Amino acid sequence: MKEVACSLTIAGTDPTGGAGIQADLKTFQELQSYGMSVITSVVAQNTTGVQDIHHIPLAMIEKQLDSVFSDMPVHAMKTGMIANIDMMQIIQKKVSGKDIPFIIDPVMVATSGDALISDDARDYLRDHLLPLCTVVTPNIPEAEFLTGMKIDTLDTMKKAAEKIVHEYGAGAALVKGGHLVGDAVDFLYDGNHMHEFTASRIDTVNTHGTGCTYSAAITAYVSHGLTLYEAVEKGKYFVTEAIKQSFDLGSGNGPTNHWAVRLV
Ligand SMILES: Nc1ncnc2c1ncn2[C@@H]1O[C@H](COP(=O)(O)OP(=O)(O)O)[C@@H](O)[C@H]1O
Ligand SMILES: Cc1ncc(COP(=O)(O)OP(=O)(O)O)c(N)n1
Repeated sequence: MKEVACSLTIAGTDPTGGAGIQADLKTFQELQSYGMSVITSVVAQNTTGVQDIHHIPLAMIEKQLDSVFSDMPVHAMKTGMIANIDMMQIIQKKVSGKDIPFIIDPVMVATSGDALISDDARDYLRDHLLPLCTVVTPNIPEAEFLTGMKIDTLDTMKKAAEKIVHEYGAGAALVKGGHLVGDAVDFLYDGNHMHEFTASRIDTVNTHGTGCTYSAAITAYVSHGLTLYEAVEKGKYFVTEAIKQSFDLGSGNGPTNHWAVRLV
């Protein structure tokens, strides 16, 4: 029997395939990790914004989680859009105590500016889910919310990463600099060491789903047994190439290209 690495995403959808569950599954597939998904919300969205959101009933989210965990191996898991506290509590209950690397992409707002989770859910995520995770991957606005800090320099990014680990109990924090100007610099702080990952900024509007793709790539690499540092290093390369070779699809922020890199 063939051994296979398995990754799970718990997130919302994007019918245009650029972000959310669809981006996660494409990334898992490209990185040869068997992809599984639990859907939290069905989102009508495209490259221009969010048109509507339908939340999956709580009992159905719980049943999907049970379907996966009762039957399938999960070598790494990630969350994306979790719209409200009730959903977070179910996920918290189901992932607590599991010895599975857990990547949180603390999705709050889409590139278009549309809110994807409620205000009180943002607090709940910080206070109750962060202590469970192996790593959390905020962009600048998400890191600003989590820490209450103004983040506009590389130095404040590093301070935010330290605060997320030491004050909120995340296993590690990857603060992403896509929303700053200049090079695309991310910092990974694991409680002891600060690591920097830098790529040249690509001049494109096609950045829809970059955070989903990056966190899914990290999840897939971790499912293969790579260390967090190795997974972030390779994930950064994967997302950079996916942006570099992105598609001019739609009339807004186009999607990244998940075929851009094929390596494990
Ligand atoms: N224009 C760009 N050129 C190169 N890398 C980018 C660009 N925009 C974002 N990135 C990188 O893509 C990843 C996703 O970051 P970011 O855009 O900050 O997150 P999110 O998609 O969650 O808002 C990070 O590694 C970031 O540095
Ligand atoms: C269902 C869903 N989840 C997450 C996002 C946001 O994705 P992200 O990768 O942060 O990309 P941007 O939309 O910020 O470019 C989403 N839009 N939909």
